[in-house]
Amino acid sequence: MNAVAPSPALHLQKVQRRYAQGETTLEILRGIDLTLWPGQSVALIAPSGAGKSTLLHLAGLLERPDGGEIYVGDQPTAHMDDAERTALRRLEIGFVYQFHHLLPEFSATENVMLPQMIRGLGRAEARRRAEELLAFLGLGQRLSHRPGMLSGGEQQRVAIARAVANTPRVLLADEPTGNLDPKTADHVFAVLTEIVRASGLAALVATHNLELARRMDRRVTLRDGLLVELE
Ligand SMILES: Nc1ncnc2c1ncn2[C@@H]1O[C@H](COP(=O)(O)OP(=O)(O)OP(=O)(O)O)[C@@H](O)[C@H]1O
Repeated sequence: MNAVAPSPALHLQKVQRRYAQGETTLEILRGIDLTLWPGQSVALIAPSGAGKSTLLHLAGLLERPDGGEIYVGDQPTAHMDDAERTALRRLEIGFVYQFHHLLPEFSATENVMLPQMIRGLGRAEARRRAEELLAFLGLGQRLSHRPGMLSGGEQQRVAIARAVANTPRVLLADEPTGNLDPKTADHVFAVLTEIVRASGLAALVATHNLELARRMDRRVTLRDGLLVELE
């Protein structure tokens, strides 16, 4: 009997993005090919303005490409309308940003419960899962703290818990440790890679931190609008 080949978690095929600027057109992405496999962490390292955020927005179905196709799991997305893209994003994609964007009036646990309840999970089950996840991330003693009562590193760990609360297939992170001191960045990063391995999701992380990038499974860059694998 043949084993079924696993699907990539995310597959970008010849993805293009351009922006009109006055008379001219800025060709930011000229045909990106990228495959992320489940359980794999990939660092995206490129100079400012190269198109890292653009690539993450496209991969997260927040923007539409001007050409090419984006598969989430084995689902092509180019033909989808906005409602279908939103539904797929909620189910399959988690985001972590440089600034945590947690809701200040809610506790750590509630911040992690919310996306699960939006998805339709009951309150008790959402709470149970949020507490379990926060404990896994070393925040078992901080469950009822509001973001303002947490350190920067703790806030970012809550943001990671929120991003993975719905067990997405793909985690997209834009400079997740860019706002943290080196030691805290190191810790948050370790937690991030641990959860990628433990949960089998695939992570694409834009970072300027080469030391942290070296600890990920792969490193890629953007060169002249194309994606290039680094050693
Ligand atoms: N909506 C837009 N309209 C016009 N140009 C845009 C738009 N969004 C991005 N750009 C341009 O596209 C290029 C890539 O932007 P992007 O934000 O993806 O870069 P980046 O690699 O994430 O940079 P940084 O590391 O500084 O965040 C930049 O030159 C930017 O000015």
